[in-house]
Amino acid sequence: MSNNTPMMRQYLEIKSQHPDAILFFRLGDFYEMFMEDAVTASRVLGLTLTSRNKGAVEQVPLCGIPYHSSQGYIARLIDNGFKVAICEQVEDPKDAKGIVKREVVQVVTPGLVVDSDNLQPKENNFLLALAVAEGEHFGLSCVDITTGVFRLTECRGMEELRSEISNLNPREILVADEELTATACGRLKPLFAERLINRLPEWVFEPDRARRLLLDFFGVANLQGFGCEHLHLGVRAAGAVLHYLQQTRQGALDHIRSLSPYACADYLILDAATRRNLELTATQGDGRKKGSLLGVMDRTLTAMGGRKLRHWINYPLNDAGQIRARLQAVGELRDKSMLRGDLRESLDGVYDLERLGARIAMAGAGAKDLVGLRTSLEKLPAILNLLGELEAPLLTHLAAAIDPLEDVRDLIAEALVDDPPFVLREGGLIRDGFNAELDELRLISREGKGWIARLEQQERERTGIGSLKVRYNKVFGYYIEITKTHLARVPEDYQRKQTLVNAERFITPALKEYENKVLGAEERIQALEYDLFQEVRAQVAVQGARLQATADALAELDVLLGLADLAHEADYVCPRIDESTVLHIEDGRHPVVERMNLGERFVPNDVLLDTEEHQLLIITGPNMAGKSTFMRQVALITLMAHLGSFVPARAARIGLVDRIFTRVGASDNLASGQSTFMVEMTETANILHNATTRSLIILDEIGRGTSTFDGVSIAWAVAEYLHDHAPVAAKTLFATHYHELADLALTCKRVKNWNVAVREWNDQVIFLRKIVKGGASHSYGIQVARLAGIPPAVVERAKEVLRNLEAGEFSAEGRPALARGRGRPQAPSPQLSLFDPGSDALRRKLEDIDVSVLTPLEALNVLDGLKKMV
Ligand SMILES: Nc1ncnc2c1ncn2[C@@H]1O[C@H](COP(=O)(O)OP(=O)(O)OP(=O)(O)O)[C@@H](O)[C@H]1O
Repeated sequence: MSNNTPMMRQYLEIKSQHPDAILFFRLGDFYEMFMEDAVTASRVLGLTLTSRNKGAVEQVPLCGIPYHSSQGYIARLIDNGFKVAICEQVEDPKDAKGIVKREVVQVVTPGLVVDSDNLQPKENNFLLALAVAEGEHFGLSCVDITTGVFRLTECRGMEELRSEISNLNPREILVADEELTATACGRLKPLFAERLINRLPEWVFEPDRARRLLLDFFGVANLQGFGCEHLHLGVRAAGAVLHYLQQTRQGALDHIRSLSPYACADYLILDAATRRNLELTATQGDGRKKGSLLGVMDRTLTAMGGRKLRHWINYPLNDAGQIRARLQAVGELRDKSMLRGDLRESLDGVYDLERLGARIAMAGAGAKDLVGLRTSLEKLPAILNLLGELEAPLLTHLAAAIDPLEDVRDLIAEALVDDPPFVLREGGLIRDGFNAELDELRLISREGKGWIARLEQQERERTGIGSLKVRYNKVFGYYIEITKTHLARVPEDYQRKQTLVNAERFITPALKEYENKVLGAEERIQALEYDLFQEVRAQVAVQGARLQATADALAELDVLLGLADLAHEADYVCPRIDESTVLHIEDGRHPVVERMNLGERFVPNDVLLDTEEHQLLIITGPNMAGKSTFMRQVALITLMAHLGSFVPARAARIGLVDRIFTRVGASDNLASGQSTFMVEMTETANILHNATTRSLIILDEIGRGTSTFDGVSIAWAVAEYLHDHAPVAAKTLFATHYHELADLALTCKRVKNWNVAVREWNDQVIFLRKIVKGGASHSYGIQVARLAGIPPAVVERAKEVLRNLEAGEFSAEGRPALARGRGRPQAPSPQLSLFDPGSDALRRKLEDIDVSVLTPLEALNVLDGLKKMV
């Protein structure tokens, strides 16, 4: 095929507008790709590359895929990071010269993760735009394509930005091209790992343009109504998001109805490392929900409730009033078990109204979706009745926000049958009685079918052929089939249409006349049903805002019910929230570990942290004793309280916390070119720079990633800094195997020592899991190594080395000198000397001295000589 054909000219024109997308060009039942698109597609999808030669000047590579299987191919391209622009025939297919016109109807990009079945956006399709200004000031705007939730915020500093990006977890980030190359943004690169970066021209982020675009889109005179007029950077980012969506979604944006600003400071801040370390929504090992805090807390019944709980965990509140309102609601629901059970029963089976609403607005919802909406809405009166019996202000507020949408429910009930087919164009969607024209057509169709059945009987009698049949196929429509043995009796007026091996097929003028009537009516029925369905869907779409508000309230109710259920079943207690800086947990438990049923009863522990006496707790104890579990449980209980949940404890007083920092375990970030120790130090630096009086810090074995002396020194200095850096005095839990750190309490008055108790019995350690006052003296690492299955020979040798080290500690250079002395560690052999050869000479000289015969002056001279030797 030449690149000078009308189609290629069309292709090149569209390609010039979408240079970074692979164009899927609709040709009848196929999508074709041309030129470099074909080359890429054939490489990624394993398709055969061809080129057609019709005497053309230049050959064009091309490859094609059938329309019916295209969605899987498109999804694969998207998964591989490509963008696809789908070009379909337009309504009025031919231009003046009779050439079929095509245009882009949809651009699918990796940010808009699509379902391979229907190319509809999948869950959590966050597309994020980032606007950058001087002084590490960032504007962020993100949209969830599936729900139409469009938000913006601003943040300062790399840490806040990192936290926000990890929290939103967008697949695609839009940035101005120039900003990406600027030096400040060089530091952003690790943040962008594994996400698709889409560079847009600078003008897309231009403030006036962005603002104007938003005003036009929402049809408002200013952005004050959304409360974001003053967020200039955020507005720039929001304008870029909207620009990009308009380019790629081709107008399917009706479900985006507002823009909501939020401030990072409105929430308890959790940075990316903390979210990962505390395994809030996924485990560190396999990234699954099971085994995470969300896994334990999620008792929601609806998909929208599940999403809301995830959001609450990622964005815990930091306003005491709002937290107490949630706790009060959870408390009432927990206490009223019967009512809670009834409410949960009513809520069970309610569809994901949030996404359904968005699909309806985008005209992507099918008849089954609308029927699902109707059955969900039918449950609302019962839910509202039950809510009427509750008193907590938040629950009353939710009841007021739930709109039963009776008009929508009745409209769908009147219009659609209870079990419509998936395929809209097949008909069978609309109820009898909904539309007079449809009823009439159905009558004709039904009568026609009856007539055809009667005709069969009539013709059998007329011809005397008992086996005569009236049949139908797509090629001939209705026909009469007669087996060969009866052909002699075929009447004159039968017209032969087809000869088969055993039979012949005929039509008659009367049959064809009726057929036209019946089939005409059926075609009309299908078209009319489709139109009527679209009308109903459009009428429901108009009520989208009411539907979204109801969905939001139901989701919140679902979360509160789930939290109440959990509180009841797992014996949680209502935390006391106040504005103090005290954290006091009595008999606290780790919400996840206590449920893991590891064959060991979970031992509860107390903790008291404040800014006066108990600011920094040094926690020592053997390996495997439970230090990390204890510290994590304090962080998790604090976080659970902030999101409005009851907590696993006997009692808890939680003074508001502004941030939770954690530095736990080893995590390489090789992708960003950082070693394990470097990551550890970077995270520690972040904590030291950003902690406030209200922060909670969890430090697990700081400094273990380097040599022992360096590690102890760093750990000591970090702890001292956190203590001395008044007036910050951030509450800190500091677990360590450096028992020397216990001495900090001698000079730092807000430092206290605790350890996780163990008992030694027959060379075995018994873990008591109880936090007790004071520092630990042993790490019992070797015993734990034996428990882990280290070969006995290695364990024995380790004990031997340990004994010698304990006797001599370190060489003058700080090395464990006994490492050289295998075999006879305790023999007084020169090989095992704790001193170096130079020191041996010193020792010999010392041994030679007879103190009893030396005068004081001689003694001084000898001393001087020894000093010189040193
Ligand atoms: N309070 C507890 N009650 C019951 N089991 C516990 C408790 N705390 C911890 N455990 C169990 O002990 C295991 C080890 O705990 P953890 O990892 O907290 O020890 P650690 O002291 O931090 O060890 P290391 O110093 O080796 O990192 C946990 O996986 C858990 O199964």
